[in-house]
Formats: sequence, structure tokens, C-alpha cells
Amino acid sequence: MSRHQAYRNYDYENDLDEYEGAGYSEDDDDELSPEDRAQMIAGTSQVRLALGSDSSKVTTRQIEEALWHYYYDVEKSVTYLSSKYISQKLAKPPAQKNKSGGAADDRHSEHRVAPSLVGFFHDMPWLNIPNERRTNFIEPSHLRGGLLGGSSSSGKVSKLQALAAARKKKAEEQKLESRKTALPTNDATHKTPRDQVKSVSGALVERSSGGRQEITSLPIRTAPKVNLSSDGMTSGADSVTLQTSTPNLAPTTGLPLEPLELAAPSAFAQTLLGLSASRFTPVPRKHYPLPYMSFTSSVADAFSEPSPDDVVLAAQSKASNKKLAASTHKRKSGSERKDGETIDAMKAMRIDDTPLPKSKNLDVLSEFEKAKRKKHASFVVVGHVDAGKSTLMGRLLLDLGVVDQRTIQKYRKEAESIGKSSFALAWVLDQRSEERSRGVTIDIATNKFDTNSTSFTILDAPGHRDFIPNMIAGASQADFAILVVDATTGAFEAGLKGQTREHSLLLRSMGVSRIIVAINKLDTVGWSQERFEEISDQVSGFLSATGFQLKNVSYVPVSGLHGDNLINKSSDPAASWYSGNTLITELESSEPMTRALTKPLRMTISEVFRSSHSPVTISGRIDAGSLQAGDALLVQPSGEKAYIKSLELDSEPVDWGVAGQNVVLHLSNIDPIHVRVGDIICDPKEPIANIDTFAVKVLAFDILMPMQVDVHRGRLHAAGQIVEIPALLDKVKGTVLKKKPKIIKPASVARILVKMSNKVPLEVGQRVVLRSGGQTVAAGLLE
Ligand SMILES: Nc1nc2c(ncn2[C@@H]2O[C@H](COP(=O)(O)OP(=O)(O)OP(=O)(O)O)[C@@H](O)[C@H]2O)c(=O)[nH]1
Repeated sequence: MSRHQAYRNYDYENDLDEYEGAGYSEDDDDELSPEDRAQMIAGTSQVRLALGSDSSKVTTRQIEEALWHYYYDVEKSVTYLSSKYISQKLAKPPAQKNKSGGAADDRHSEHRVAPSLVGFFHDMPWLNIPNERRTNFIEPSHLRGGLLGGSSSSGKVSKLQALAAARKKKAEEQKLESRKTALPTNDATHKTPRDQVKSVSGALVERSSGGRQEITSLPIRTAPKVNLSSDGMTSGADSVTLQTSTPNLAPTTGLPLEPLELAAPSAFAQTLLGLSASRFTPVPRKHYPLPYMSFTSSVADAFSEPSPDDVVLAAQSKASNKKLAASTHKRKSGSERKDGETIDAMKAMRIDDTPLPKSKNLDVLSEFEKAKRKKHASFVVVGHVDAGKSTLMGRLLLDLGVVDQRTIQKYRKEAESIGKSSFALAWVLDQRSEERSRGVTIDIATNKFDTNSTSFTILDAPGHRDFIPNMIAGASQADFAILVVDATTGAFEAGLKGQTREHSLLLRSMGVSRIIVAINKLDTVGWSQERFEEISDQVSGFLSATGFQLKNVSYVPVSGLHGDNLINKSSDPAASWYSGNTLITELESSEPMTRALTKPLRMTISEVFRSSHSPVTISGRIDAGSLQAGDALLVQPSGEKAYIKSLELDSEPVDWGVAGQNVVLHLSNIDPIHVRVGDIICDPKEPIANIDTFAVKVLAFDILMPMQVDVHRGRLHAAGQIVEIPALLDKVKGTVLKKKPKIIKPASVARILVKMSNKVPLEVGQRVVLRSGGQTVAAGLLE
């Protein structure tokens, strides 16, 4: 077995045991196995043969050693022997020299293998490394002892090294002394960043002059020297630097840089830098500054100045602010607005190049006189919840042909599907899904119908007490009212205590003087004349007490569900006792209130919407005055001006409108955000003022005292407070009965002072309702 095979089968464990058990002798190496001895003899003779005449220059022992080292490779052994003992020329094959040639190669060869051995390894790949990939080792100027965890003693040094070290130590100590004198404190923040950089660079230059190669250095800390001294900072030892070829990375933030709190150097650092640990006093850390604060200008300055985008945006903002200021100033001087700057800014931002609509400059009042138009009348339908108001109006519209039977059939089917078949007629007015599903009217529903003499607007009010404010809004637009009373046993009595009474009071407070009392659901009591008269009497007494004149109150027995006595007389024989007017006759005989045609324009907005004519279309009743297309308008409380682009009356385009008419106005030159339901439209030359305090003569429905109240006028709601009660008044004469009473009892008349949290458009002669805690507490006229 060859020695190579023997190595392959080597039993290390066994050998180790033997090694540990027996003493080791170098002589044992010389003992060869019989196979090795045979190979060695044969190899020696071959080598001698190959060396020829030169074989005498080498000993057998040298040949055997070579053969042993080259595993009996005769050729290699010959080469080795020739180069070592006979001729070095043989040792360097020309090809190898060419490949690796040059000084560097020679140097490396020197370090790694003896020149005489190079030829032996010329075919080894690790020797064929291209020059550019070879490492350049920089020899240390002197070796330090105790490196990498070894002894801290310096080890053996030459006399020259010891002298150099002593000189350096002395120089460092002198430097430290001079620093201490120059800087009584170690506070690096007293230096500018540039100074600090200078000092770091200076330190480096000092080192550079000590034989170090010139390099650009980057201090990685603002207190960059590892200058830990007894006062917590360092003695002038080495700077910790990063080598870099980028020259412009010194800190340029301009910010005062925090000195870093540095710990004593590690054992490794002490060893590496030659510092003694005893010289350092640990400094407790107070804070950990962010590294980028002192790193490079590119990082530290990244957000210290506005970005290019910021610059552009700032310039744009500045330019637009100039425009805004100019525009705001101009508008302020023109319109004397009293609202906040925010509203001003919003107005100023409005860009509206729409040309102003042209006016025909009509004399509207004479046009009104000339026009043989039907009279207009609006009536509100009020009464206790479920009295049958919507059903009554639905039936009326059906009988008048405004709604066809098919629609009612459809409603009936749909109502049946949700178990509310009896509400099919009410659905003509109650259009909202919530109203239909709940079977309760929530907001005012409007509809129109015409008779031969009059164009009527229905304002169907909710009966539920939760929606009283909506009922107030409806009543404020009405010329007269239909009070629906449920004749069913018990229902009338409940209503009289409930909203029948409250609605009547509100009607009176809102200035409605004409009432048609529709005693409904008489079919449920077999058309009892007795029940009809009983109810009529009770309502008469109540209305009379409330202040209505009985000549303005009429009573009609009806059944809204079946349509009895609405358009046609009841066909039920049980109702034959009634010979009075039908409901429609009563409506036609009702004269609208006197129109304030010559008064300044006032119109309360009931709806704001977008139409094909204008993005800002409003509808409402003209309370006073007149208007025409092209007119300038003022919207209060916003104080915004608008123009009438066009208008409609009863869905027909018209040129003008007068008090009492419900019109649709298509506006121009105004932003929709300035127009809200409840706002007042007026003539800019005779505007309504926005006020926050007013005196009002009220009828008390409940106890009054200084208290929080909600002020209602039409669709307008505002939070307010009764701040003072100047007088208790006589109900009839209006004279003062008592000055400054503390409280006012229900059904009394008093003058009170109300202050609101916001300014709203209100003026003398207008009617307001005061509510508190969901109850109507008073109503009256502004003084
Ligand atoms: N028998 C009978 N039932 C009626 C009559 N009128 C209305 N009703 C019923 O009374 C219920 C209430 O009718 P609505 O028309 O919704 O009453 P409303 O007063 O409009 O109700 P709110 O507006 O919510 O206060 C429905 O079930 C109607 O079918 C009637 O003349 N006779």
C-alpha cells in the first residue's frame, strides 16, 4: 500500500490514543514501511539517473528527503534538487517567470515561498493572481505589543523604536498641556462647526506630518478626537477618521453642535491607540444625539432650507394673497360687510365672469294691475297627528284631477305591501320614504291646484309635535289655514289637548286669521250631526279664546278617505243633514291676506337647488314688494349680492313677481355656499339688517323668565336667550301693567328682550315663535 493510500485509511482516533499514551520521538519519522523503503530505493536511483553527472552534487539523504516531500514524484524531486543544490536556473521555468514577472511578483514570491521553490508550484492556481487583484500590504511603522487581546506589555522593541515611542509620548503630553491652557472648558459647542472641523483636520495634519500618507479625512463626530481626559474628554490622541476621497463632506449646518458624551475606549481601542485605561473617567450619558446632526452637510441640511417646490408654492401663495387682499379691500368698502374675515376671503376667491343679466326695467306694479291673473292663495293644513290632513289633501287633488286614479292605485299597491294601505292617498303629499314607512308627515309638503278663480298652494304641515318647527315654517307662508280635526271618539279630545290647540295658537301668532275647520273622519261616527256640532262648539270656544274672530272661522263635515264634501256633497244618506259649503267652496271664498306690494322686497327662501337654468335656483314666497328679471338682490345674512337671471311662476317663465306669489328664481353671479334655506332675499338698496338683539311683544304659551329659547321665523332657527322682561302688558289695550316682572304666566302678554348668539335678518313687524325644550313657549311681533 502506498503512503497516499495509507493516509486515506488513516485511523486518527487510534493514532491519537497511541500518541497520548506513548512518548513522541522525532526519530520515529525516519522509520519507513517496507513498501515505502522499496519506493524510496527505486526513486533514488531514478533521480540519480535523471541528474546524470550532477547526481554527485547531492547526497542520497537529500534525494530521499525530496522524494519523501514530493510523494516519490521523481520529476519534481529532480527539479527541486537541481534548483537547490545544483543550478538555480533549472528551478525557474521560463514560462512561470513570464506569467508572474515584475517586481511585485518577486516581492510576493519572496514573502511566501523561497525563490528556489517557485518552480515547484508554477502550476498552482493561487499563484496566478493578476496584479490588479493582489492586496497591497502597508507595513506598520512599528509593531505594538499586546495586540488582539495579548499582553498589554509592548513586547520586545528595538532601541530605536523605544526612543521614537518616548518622543511621541512626550509630544502628546505637551500637546495636552497646551490644549488645557487654551481651552479652560471642553465645551465644543463654543466653537463653530467650522472651527471644530478645523481642529479635527489640524489634528490629522499633525499626524500626517508624522510620516503618514496625506489623505482627505472625514471627522465622524463633532467632538471628533477620541480625546478622553480626566475631565471626561480626551487627551490629544488619535482622531477617529474615515478615509474618503470626497472632500466636501464637512458639517456646514451652521447649527451649534452638541459635544458628544464619550465612554472610555474599549480594551481593543486602548491597545490599538496606545492609550492607558487609567487616564479615562467614565462620563455618564445624558443624551444620545442623532448621528445625522453632525454627519454630512447633505443629510443635516436636507430640510434646513425650503425645497424648490416650497419656493414655488410660497411664491404662488404670496401672489394670490396680494390679489386676495386687494379684492377684499375693494369689496369691504363697497358692501359694508360685517361678517368675519374668513367669509371675506371666501368671497374674494370667487371667480365669476358671468355677465350681469339685463333688466327690462318694467313697472312691475302697473304690470300686475294690467295682468288679468288668477289670485294666488297659500293655505297651510294643520291639526293633531293622524287627524287625516294628508289623506284629505290627497283626496282633494285626486278629485280635482291633479292626481290621476292610476297613481293612487299604484300608491295603494305599494302601501299595501308595507301594511299601510289606508295611507295611499296621503302618499300624494308624503313623498319621502321615511314619511311613507312611518305613516307620518315630517316636513312641509307643497302642491298646487287651480280653481276657476284662484291658484292655490297647499302647505301640508306635520302634525307630530316633534316637527313643530316645520309647521311654523309652513304657517309663516300661509294666507289662511285648514285645521283638520279627527271626529273619531276620543281622538278629538286628545287632539284638543295636543297639537289642535298648539297649532291654533301658532296660527294666530303667525298672523293667520282665516281658518277652515275640517271635521274629518265623520264616516267613523256614522255621520253623526250631533258629534259634528259638539266638536264645532268646542273648537269655536277655543279659537275665540285664542283671538280668532268667529266670522273668519268656518266648519265643514268631511271624510277625506271617501271624499265626502270636498268637491262634491257627500252621497252618504247619513250625511244628508249637512247643507253647507264643500271644502273647495270654502277655500275659494277665502280672501288672501292684504299684499304688501309697495313695501321693500322681502322673500324667504324655502328651497335652494340646482336647475338647468342656474346652479343656484331658489324658491319661496314673496312676503313683500316685487321683483323682476335682471334685478340685483341681497342675500341675508351672508350679505352676498346676486342677480335674477330669470324667474318662474307656476312653472311658467315670467318677467316679474309680486308679494303673495310663490316664485322660482334662477340666480347668477353668486356662489351657492352663500344661499341657504331660511335666508332673506331683499333689495340691496333697502336691505334687511342682521341683528342679534330684539324686543318682541309676545303671547306666553308657558311660563316665561330669563331663559334659553330658540327663535323661529319661517325656516330660520337661531339660538337665543330671554335676557330681560321689561313689562307685563294688557292683552287688549297693550298698556303696561307691571314693569320688569320676574316671570310671565301662560296666556299673558309681555314685552321681552331676546339676545341671539348669531346675527340674523330680522326687522320690526315680523312675527317670531319662541320655543324651549321642544315646547312652544311664546310667539309675537318684533317691536
Ligand atoms: N276612516 C277614515 N280614516 C281616515 C280618514 N282620513 C284619514 N284617515 C286615516 O287616518 C290615518 C292618518 O291619515 P293621515 O292622512 O296620514 O293623517 P295626517 O294628519 O296627515 O298625519 P300626520 O301628517 O302624520 O300628522 C290614515 O290611516 C288614514 O287612512 C277618514 O276620513 N276616514
